[in-house]
Amino acid sequence: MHFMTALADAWRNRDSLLCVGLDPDPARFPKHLAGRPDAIFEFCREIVDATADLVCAFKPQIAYFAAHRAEDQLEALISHIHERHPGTPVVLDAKRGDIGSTAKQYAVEAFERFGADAITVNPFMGRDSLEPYLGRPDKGVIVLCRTSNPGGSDLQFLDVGGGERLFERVARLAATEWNASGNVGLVVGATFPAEIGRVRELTGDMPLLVPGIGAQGGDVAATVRAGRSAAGTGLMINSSRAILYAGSDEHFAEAARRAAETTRDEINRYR
Ligand SMILES: O=C(O)c1cc(=O)[nH]c(=O)n1[C@@H]1O[C@H](COP(=O)(O)O)[C@@H](O)[C@H]1O
Repeated sequence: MHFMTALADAWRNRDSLLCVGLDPDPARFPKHLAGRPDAIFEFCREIVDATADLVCAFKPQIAYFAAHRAEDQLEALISHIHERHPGTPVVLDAKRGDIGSTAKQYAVEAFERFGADAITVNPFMGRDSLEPYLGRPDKGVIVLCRTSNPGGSDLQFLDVGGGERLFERVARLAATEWNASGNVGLVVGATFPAEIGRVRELTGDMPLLVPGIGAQGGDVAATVRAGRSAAGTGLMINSSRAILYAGSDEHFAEAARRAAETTRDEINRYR
């Protein structure tokens, strides 16, 4: 199914704008998983099974798997999500950006090897570096625009001419030239609600992936008010650590569910 269709269905059917980020850190796993060769898969599988009905998407971060030589566990996890929780889009957070020929390989990795429905990409190298992803109309291409980290302003706030800031240029290109297949979304951090509002103004109903609530302290109310689309959707609001590590014992998945439910409800209050 087309990523954008799956996402719209998930927003409606689950009544949720929450995206649970899968950033598995073995140092923070409950003790009973220690030493298991499949600990990363098992940890994430329990989180996924406990929260799937509460989310509009899952976002595994590839570094947390690759750092532990666990790409096979990432593959198994995404297969598990598709088999057991069909209709739940998976955004592979890889923030790729390279020349076209290399980007082609990254696209095969994300969409064929891992079976992701969407990928995060870095637009710094320009249009041709995005083509291999943009040319897959069934897949979502989620472009970094105004990131949640403090250093995001170093470049993203530069005036690129006529008072237009770099993140605004990215938003404008993403909503026009780059979006011929209607498969583009943008990343805008919850730590910058004013810029979420600006990006919403520039992009109509385009889906925005918004990380930065929870562990990074972003304001949920301000995020939703600034970023919701006319239909009261348009957002994948990501929380990773605040949900994954809500509990630290063998009941961690139940604790994660409670945290996800509370977060989903808080988001829904402001839609
Ligand atoms: O693309 C992202 O997902 C992303 C963009 C951004 O601007 N800021 C950001 O934190 N992220 C990712 O979102 C997740 C945030 O995790 P928590 O701070 O634990 O909720 C991490 O996987 C980050 O890599």
